[in-house]
This record gives sequence, C-alpha cells and structure tokens, in this order.
Amino acid sequence: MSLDDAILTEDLGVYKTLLESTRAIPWKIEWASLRFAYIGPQIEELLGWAPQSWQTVQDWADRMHPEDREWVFNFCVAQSQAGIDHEADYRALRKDGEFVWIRDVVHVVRNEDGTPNALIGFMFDISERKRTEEKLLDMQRELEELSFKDGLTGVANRRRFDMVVEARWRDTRQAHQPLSVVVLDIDFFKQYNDHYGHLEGDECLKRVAQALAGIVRGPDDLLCRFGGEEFVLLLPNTDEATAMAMAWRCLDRLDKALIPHAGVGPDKRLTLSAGVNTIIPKEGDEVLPFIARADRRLYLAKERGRHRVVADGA
Ligand SMILES: Nc1nc2c(ncn2[C@@H]2O[C@H](COP(=O)(O)OP(=O)(O)OP(=O)(O)O)[C@@H](O)[C@H]2O)c(=O)[nH]1
Repeated sequence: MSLDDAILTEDLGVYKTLLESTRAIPWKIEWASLRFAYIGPQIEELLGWAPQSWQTVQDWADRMHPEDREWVFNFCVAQSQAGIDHEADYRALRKDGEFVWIRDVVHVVRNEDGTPNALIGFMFDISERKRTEEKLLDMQRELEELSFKDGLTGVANRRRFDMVVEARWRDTRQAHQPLSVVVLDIDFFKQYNDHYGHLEGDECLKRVAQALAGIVRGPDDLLCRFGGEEFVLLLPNTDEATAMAMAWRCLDRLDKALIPHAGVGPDKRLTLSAGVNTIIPKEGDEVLPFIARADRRLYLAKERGRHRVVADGA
C-alpha cells in the first residue's frame, strides 16, 4: 500500500467513524436497483430494525406511517427523477410498533447526462421538535379560542360577534333568509352594583350569561356579551315572530333564575329588557344599522317600563 493509499484508508476510517457517531443517520440508495448500498448502524438504536434489514426502497416505504407513505414515496421519487435535492418529514415505524418523526434530507447524485445515479441522505429524529410544534399549535388554538371569549362570563365576545355577523349576513343574503338579532340589557344594573358591590355584579353577569346560554338552539345561533351588561343573540334563518318568542323566553329564563335585586322593582328580582330586529338582507343593506335598530328598540323597552321586549311595531 502506498503512502497515499494508507492516508486515504485512514481518512475513510475517520469519515466512517464520524458518520456513524452522529445523531443523523446516513444512508445511500443505488438508483438503478433501488437498493440500499449503505445505512448507518444508528438506525437500529432509533427504530429497532437492524441495518441488514434495510434492503430495498420497499423496506423504507413499508416502515412508514400509512398516512404518510403514498405522498412521501411519490414526492421523493418525483424529486429524485428530476434530480432535485429534497427533504421530507414522515412518521417511521419502529420495530415495537410505535412511530418516530423523521426528517429525511436527500441529495441526488447525478450521472454526467443528468440522470440519477444514487441517492444519499441523512435521517434526523425530529420527534422532540414535532412534539414542541404540536404543543405550540395547541397553545395557539387555545389562545385563539380565548381571544373570542368574554373573560368574565365565558360566552362569545364582541370580537367573535363582529366576525360571525359578517358571515351570517353574507349567508342569509345569498339564501334570501331572515336574520334576526335580539339585544338584551339588564335592568337597573347600576343600582345592582351600588347595592351589592361590583364583585357581586360580576357574579350576577355570570348567572345571567348562564341563564341565557340555554336559549341557543344549535351551532348557528350565537350568544355573546356585547359589553357591560348587554348581551346579543344572533339568530340566522329566524323570522321576527320566532325571534320575538325567543326574546321573551330569555326574559322568562331570567325570571326563573330568581336573582334577587333588592334595589328596585316591585318583585325585587333582576329583570331584562330586549329589542328585536329582523331583516332579509338585500344588496345595499348594512350590518350596523341593522343592529342599531334593535338597540333603539331596546331603549324603547326601557322607556316603556323595562322587563319587556320591543320589536317592529310592538
Ligand atoms: N359588576 C360589573 N358591572 C358592570 C360591568 N360592565 C358594566 N357594568 C355596570 O353596568 C352598569 C350599567 O349602568 P347603566 O348603563 O346606567 O344601566 P342600568 O343601571 O342597567 O339602567 P337601565 O339599563 O336603564 O335599566 C354601570 O354601573 C356599569 O358600571 C362589569 O363587567 N361588571
């Protein structure tokens, strides 16, 4: 062996040691036969399958989560055929039946004419990163949900209402259906706070929200706290008579909740007033005047003595 050969042999030994002691798992596939020419021994520690058991690309595909298999296989073959280096994340099957998230980073070694000669790459264990990503996504979803909820009562907040009303408006306009809104406001709530204190006032708002939540018929109806002691019910595909009946049922529910209000009223109980508006939205109609009309009817209900519902002409 010449000195050069000896140095080369020694270098190869160094490279092999380096490759096989990293956490990234090296591998090589001959393109013509689609067989593994090499896979690092670290694969056994990660997945439990011995290096000798990785014979063909079929072994690789078989040891992949069924939901990932088709797209990863097709993607990698297409990229390789096009001679493009690529990477893919997928769940690899461990011998014990569990799955491990892998990132496979692939380099396409090409012949002089550009056709693929071999694929060489590294597999990285990215399970920890995936778990962190999942956790972050969960937190993001939770935050988003919280950002649409009223912090005190847990019902939807104004932000959610603004978003939903736009969507319902569009849908009902397209379907030529009626859209109703009921604006509900606690009577003499200032006196309630003055009499029982602000914290009791907060508790009272929670009880009112609970009582009103029961009125919602399904996922299309929306109850939200509009602000202060005002709540709003948005009722798609609901005509005025139905909306009016639902408003009265809200008042009734609160009557039945028997929330004492020593400060006012003949029954010394907390009551609500409501304004109702219904529209079949047409081109040129707008959301804000639609809500404002219900709000004006609420104030008529207040003027007329509270604890009542006012709708169009009622
Ligand atoms: N405890 C508590 N009080 C609130 C909250 N938001 C608004 N309020 C109170 O609600 C009261 C509303 O008072 P007003 O707008 O005068 O209405 P009202 O006393 O209910 O009178 P009418 O609506 O005319 O029957 C105010 O005293 C506000 O401080 C809240 O989050 N918690």
